[in-house]
Amino acid sequence: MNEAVQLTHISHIYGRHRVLYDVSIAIQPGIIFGLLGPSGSGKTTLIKVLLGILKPALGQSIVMGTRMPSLHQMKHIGFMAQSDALYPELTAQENMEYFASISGLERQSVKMRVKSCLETVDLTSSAKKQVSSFSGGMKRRLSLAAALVHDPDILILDEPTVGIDPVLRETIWKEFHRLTVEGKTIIVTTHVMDEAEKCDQLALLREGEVIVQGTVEELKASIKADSLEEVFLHYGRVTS
Ligand SMILES: Nc1ncnc2c1ncn2[C@@H]1O[C@H](COP(=O)(O)OP(=O)(O)OP(=O)(O)O)[C@@H](O)[C@H]1O
Repeated sequence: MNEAVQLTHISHIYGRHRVLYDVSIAIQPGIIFGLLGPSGSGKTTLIKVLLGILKPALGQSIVMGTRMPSLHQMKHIGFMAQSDALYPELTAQENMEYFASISGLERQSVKMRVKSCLETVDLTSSAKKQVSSFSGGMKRRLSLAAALVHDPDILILDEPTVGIDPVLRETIWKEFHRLTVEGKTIIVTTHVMDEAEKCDQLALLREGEVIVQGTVEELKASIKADSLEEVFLHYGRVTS
């Protein structure tokens, strides 16, 4: 078994509300895996279980052979949550240096990694500005740079490009593809169809269940659809 991530029979409830039901997903290394699903379908909850932040009622999450939660394994994971966890009183550069230091990155690599990740998200010219003066999109980009700074093997991104303009979004996706060529694994949640199209593999969640998994082409072929949007609408409607 050399999956980057293996989620096995995950179920979870909040109070009486069933949020995840018997979710099993295996993610191979070196691909972009998309978790697609309408709002409230359980994507963020599944990410939290994957990371070991949330203990599921049933099932387990194994990341690179280690059962989560594992502090050691977290060093090899970059995580960008839906809400930005930045220090507004610090500059972008200071935020990056802080995240680099807590991620265990070697001191001599910090400067180079901070510079390169700020370049990736087009924030070099704002590196010395206080984050409190940033727009929503700039904060999102900085959060992405912070998730990348320690050069993680697995990158988990919860709606990474919300609030980011189409041109920069394209650049960021190119960077994701470059990272997979290096052997990194990227897991993104999205409900943006043109982003889902760029994923190597997808799982479609609805009301906490995986409805269908496969490549974009496999998903389209499953219902003879021309577009992923049709697939999304079809499976969103179907009740089993
Ligand atoms: N801490 C919590 N306590 C109770 N219910 C919760 C909690 N967190 C999430 N939920 C509920 O669990 C369900 C799944 O939420 P989750 O955030 O995982 O969905 P999502 O697919 O990520 O949605 P979105 O695309 O809007 O971010 C929702 O009905 C949500 O209201």
